[in-house]
Amino acid sequence: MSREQLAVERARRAFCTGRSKPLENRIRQLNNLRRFLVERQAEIAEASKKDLNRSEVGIQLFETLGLESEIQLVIRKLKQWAAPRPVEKNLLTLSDTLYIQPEPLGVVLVIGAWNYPWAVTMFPLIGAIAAGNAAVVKPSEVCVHTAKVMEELLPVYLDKELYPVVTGGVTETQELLRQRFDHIVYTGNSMVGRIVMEAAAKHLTPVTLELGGKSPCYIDKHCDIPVACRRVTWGKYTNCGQTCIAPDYVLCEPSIQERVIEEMKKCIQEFYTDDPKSFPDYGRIINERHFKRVLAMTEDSAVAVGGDSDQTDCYIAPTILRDVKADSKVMQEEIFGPLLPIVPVNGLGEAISFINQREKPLVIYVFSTDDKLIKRVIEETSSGAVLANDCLVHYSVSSLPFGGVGNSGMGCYHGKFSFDQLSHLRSCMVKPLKNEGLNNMRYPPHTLKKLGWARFFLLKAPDLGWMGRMAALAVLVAVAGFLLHVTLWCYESQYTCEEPCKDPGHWAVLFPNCGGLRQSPINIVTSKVHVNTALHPLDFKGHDSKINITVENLGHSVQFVLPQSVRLAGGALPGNYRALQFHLHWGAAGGAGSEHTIDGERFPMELHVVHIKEPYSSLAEAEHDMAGIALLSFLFEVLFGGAWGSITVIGVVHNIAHTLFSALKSLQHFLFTPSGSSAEIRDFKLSDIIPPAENLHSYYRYVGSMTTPGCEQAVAWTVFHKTLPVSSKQLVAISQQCRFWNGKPMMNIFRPVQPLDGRVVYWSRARTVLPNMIGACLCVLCQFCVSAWGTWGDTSFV
Ligand SMILES: NC(=O)c1ccc[n+]([C@@H]2O[C@H](COP(=O)([O-])OP(=O)(O)OC[C@H]3O[C@@H](n4cnc5c(N)ncnc54)[C@H](O)[C@@H]3O)[C@@H](O)[C@H]2O)c1
Ligand SMILES: CCCCCCCCCC=O
Repeated sequence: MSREQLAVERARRAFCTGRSKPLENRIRQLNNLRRFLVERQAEIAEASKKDLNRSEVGIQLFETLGLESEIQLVIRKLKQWAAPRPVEKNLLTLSDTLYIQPEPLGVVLVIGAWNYPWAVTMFPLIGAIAAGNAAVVKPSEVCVHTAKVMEELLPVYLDKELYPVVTGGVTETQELLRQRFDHIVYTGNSMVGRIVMEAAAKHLTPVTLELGGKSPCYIDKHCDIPVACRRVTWGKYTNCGQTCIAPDYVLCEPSIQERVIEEMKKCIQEFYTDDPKSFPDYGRIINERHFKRVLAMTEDSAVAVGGDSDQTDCYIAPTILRDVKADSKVMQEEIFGPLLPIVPVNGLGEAISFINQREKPLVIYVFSTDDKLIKRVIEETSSGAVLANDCLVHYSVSSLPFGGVGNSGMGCYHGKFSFDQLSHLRSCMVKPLKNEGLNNMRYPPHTLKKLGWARFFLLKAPDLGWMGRMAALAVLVAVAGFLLHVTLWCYESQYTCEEPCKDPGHWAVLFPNCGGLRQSPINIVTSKVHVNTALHPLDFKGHDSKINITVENLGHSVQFVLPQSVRLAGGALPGNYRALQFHLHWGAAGGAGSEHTIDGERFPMELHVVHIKEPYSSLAEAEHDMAGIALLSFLFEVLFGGAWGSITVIGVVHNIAHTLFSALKSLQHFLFTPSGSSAEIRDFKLSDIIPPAENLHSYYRYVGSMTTPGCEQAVAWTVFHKTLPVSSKQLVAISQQCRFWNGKPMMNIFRPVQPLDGRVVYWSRARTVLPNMIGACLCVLCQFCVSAWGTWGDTSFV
């Protein structure tokens, strides 16, 4: 087994232990890498001096500082990046859980180039560690001393099995490329890029190729030419022009060429003195082969500045070439050396077509004070990046993806882009097993009607612009509600042959809970109730406060949405509850319409106040707790001649808000109809319709379910003995004024009573106080559990 094979196998085995995955482990390794960069600065600098003639300050400025800052950023953001990412839902996925879960890919191979040996290997390594991968690092053999520091010292700081360094040249790299990786990040020239991609294809391994090419720089005549030239000079001659994103050549109008040359000449003197050769911050060509290659490029062009060279020292002076032709040698390949050709063009149009006739560059530079001109360059060209009015610095912006396009590379990295590039962004969709009816449109037989619905769901919503989507959201939610709850389930009174739907006898087909053994409503047989002295009066909170409530017509019922401030406790309920909404059930034309019946008697109307246990924030959450929902039920009785205003009942004055009634009037239509779909009642007090708790000590308690689909069996029911008054006139009006989703009068909106199935109904009549509240809860709930749930001790279930 070769050394390379061994390193990869070890890394794979280490990855399979799972130790690269915990976030704290990733952060520990990243901190160690940061420590390495700081503590081993001397060794890093010494190697860079030997390999690249770079000063200690230079190596920090251009490489290690950026790495430290990248590590800092990753450590700060990792938890956020690695967390599940919720995604947008549409009407079809409203009730699903949708998110993206980034997961590690496996073992990553990082192949580095020599010109910025630390940056091009460590940036991808940071990304690989952050994403939870193992990584094999292969530094460039050209920087022999740097590669040695990496090989010897990195294992002192990092997990050496997860992140081995493999040194060597072409042979070793090719042996590595024969191994199976889960991602390869290669930095170097395009020719080798093709070799890497070919090798990766054998294992279907994805690649990130960070290549090079000729990055053009357009200098507009309407710009601050001295500043532009200063920045271009810095970008070009840094690292002796051996920078992947160095401005390769300048395009400008002939009228400013001489000025540009003069300004750049001044900058060269300012940066590197009259004698760059002996100036410590001016670099050398990496080797003799490249020295000869670069020098040969000057042969058929006119030297305007510089031009000196010394083969023994691989020195080529900062050089500017004037009036360079498109077919000259220097314009045939990436220069990667200190030559700056100036190619005269007649304006921006010509510059753009010059750029577009060539391979897509890693970056396009443009210098101008004209924003429109800059925008035109961005719009009419393509490149890995565009940087206006500066050079190189976009590399250090971690919020921008760094990478090429076409011949300059594929994929990108830096900051979160590295994390994403080296993660698998896994789609996660968790659907509930309920709401099966919504799927009907995709099941055979395939009918035109089903196609119509599919068309609506898939095509109509995406047609809307952002604003339109927001404005239509309420309508869309209602449509979803309509499809989920109306077309799929309905009351008997809604069923027609034209609009078939599942009536209460068939709810269980779509909503299995509805066929469960603890369903509501029930008939309460008063002679069979068990008196339970632990059932103390409830404790209402916020019932006296003025609140604003929204009334909504949901198409099969009308609901009044309550604010969080309305709360409920006591009454032997196992916790504190907050109100969600209240709604009414009624009959037809003043006839009977309550859901619960007492000794077989159906009442004209029933009010349900729905509460969920704290800290749940929705019914969906609460339904998994066996007592997650508390429902208060008030039965109505017709008081002949009484107005729905102030009525005296058993000594208590109830101001049964006529505002409630007016709201219902204004709410004739289902939400789907834009007008009249919802209304607000301001300054409403629940105590206007519900008597104070101390007058409600007589009630029935049993465990049951919601009375509409999905019939969640998580309800502690409290059915009050005391009735509320309603006038017969109002009863008639209410069923005529509120409309089902299909426009028909909303009547008989109650579910038939359900079998008791062995459950016990308790009555609070006798009020002997138990020693404490816990005792009370235990007493009542234990009886519930023994008789019905059999799961005492659970706090939630699925
Ligand atoms: N886009 C970027 O981020 C970026 C950064 C730095 C350099 N570059 C580009 O890289 C180029 C300079 O680098 P280079 O290519 O001279 O670096 P290089 O010679 O160091 O080669 C890069 C890597 O490829 C390996 N390699 C070389 N020949 C190989 C072969 N035949 N088979 C397999 N592996 C092989 C080397 O071992 C090395 O690790 C320039 O074009 C420059 O623009 C791009
Ligand atoms: C502050 C500017 C930093 C520039 C570093 C450039 C590194 C480029 C890597 C490719 O060669």
